[in-house]
Amino acid sequence: MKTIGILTSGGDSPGMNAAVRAVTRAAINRGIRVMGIRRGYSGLISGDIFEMDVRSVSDIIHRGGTVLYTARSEEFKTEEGMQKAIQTCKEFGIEGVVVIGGDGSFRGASDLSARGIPCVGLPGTIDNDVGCSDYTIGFDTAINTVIAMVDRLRDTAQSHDRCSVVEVMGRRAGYIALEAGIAVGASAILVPEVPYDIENDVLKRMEKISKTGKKHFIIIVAEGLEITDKLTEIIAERTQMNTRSTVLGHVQRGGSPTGYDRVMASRMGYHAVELLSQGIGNRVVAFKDSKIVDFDVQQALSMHKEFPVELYKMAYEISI
Ligand SMILES: Nc1ncnc2c1ncn2[C@@H]1O[C@H](COP(=O)(O)OP(=O)(O)OP(=O)(O)O)[C@@H](O)[C@H]1O
Ligand SMILES: O=P(O)(O)OC[C@H]1O[C@](O)(CO)[C@@H](O)[C@@H]1O
Ligand SMILES: [Mg+2]
Repeated sequence: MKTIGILTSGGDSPGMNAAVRAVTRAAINRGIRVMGIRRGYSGLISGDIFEMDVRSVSDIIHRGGTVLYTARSEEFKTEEGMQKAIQTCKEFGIEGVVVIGGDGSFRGASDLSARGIPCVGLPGTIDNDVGCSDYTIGFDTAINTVIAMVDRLRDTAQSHDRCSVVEVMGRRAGYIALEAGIAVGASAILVPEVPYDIENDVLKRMEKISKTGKKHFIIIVAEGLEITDKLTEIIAERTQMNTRSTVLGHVQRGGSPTGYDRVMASRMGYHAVELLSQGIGNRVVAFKDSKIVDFDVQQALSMHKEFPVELYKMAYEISI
């Protein structure tokens, strides 16, 4: 392979830049030209593409967001859009593409691979909701951002004897809620993957914990449940506690990536180039059982990861 393209697609995540850097440098080291594609599949359709060199990716390893910009492209999902993208690849001599994004982006990568442009996907999303991988680039930074924000909320909740209900991102998944919830010692964590009962898992629990002298509470709710406002009302009404809710929102997507995200993004980016340089495409790079591996895209998309219910139970036992 003489020329590859690289793009970031879907929601940005901290560490995407570290992956872009690793892909660019590993490819150039192997004598492969690298084309940066701006704004995901939209840039592949419109030809918003530039050649990268080793210095194009200087000073980005520590930056959040993505220097390649990102987008969601409806046009790319149509056959016409796909054909335009293939035409662009031909014009720029792009023989393979590294796609950094989530499951939606991998579906696009699979479609492109099936039409003769081998693609390798890297899991880049704060949600950690990619079935084939135990970890996704940006998840670690997002958890640490949530922890930093909730630590601040705890200061004020504690000072006022309040209950703080905090909604975190994750789309339909509860990984951010679970891990951040454990790390901040939340009194209750509500996620889409585990059935819950507000009466027992929140209200009675708060009542019981109050009896041991606790006067402030942190409750973490995954956005996918869409219950934050209602839950806040119920807690306020039933416990008579001064209760406030905070939706953390897009702050969770930004910020300088943690060391873990930088190292993992570098390893995954390097692995993607090892595959493409051998002409291997239609793969998704993953972190499984502490190893960097890769899967066929269709297999990757059909894989389901078990939610760590044992961690959830542990959190309930120790946050009392
Ligand atoms: N079924 C599909 N076929 C072809 N392309 C697709 C398909 N699904 C998604 N894509 C492309 O991938 C882009 C990104 O997908 P999506 O918005 O689902 O985000 P994602 O990659 O899953 O990331 P995140 O969920 O973290 O935001 C879409 O805008 C579209 O261009
Ligand atoms: O940036 P947007 O389009 O508001 O999307 C928000 C969604 O993207 C994510 O931040 C990443 O997939 C989700 O956690 C969230 O639900
Ligand atoms: Mg997705």
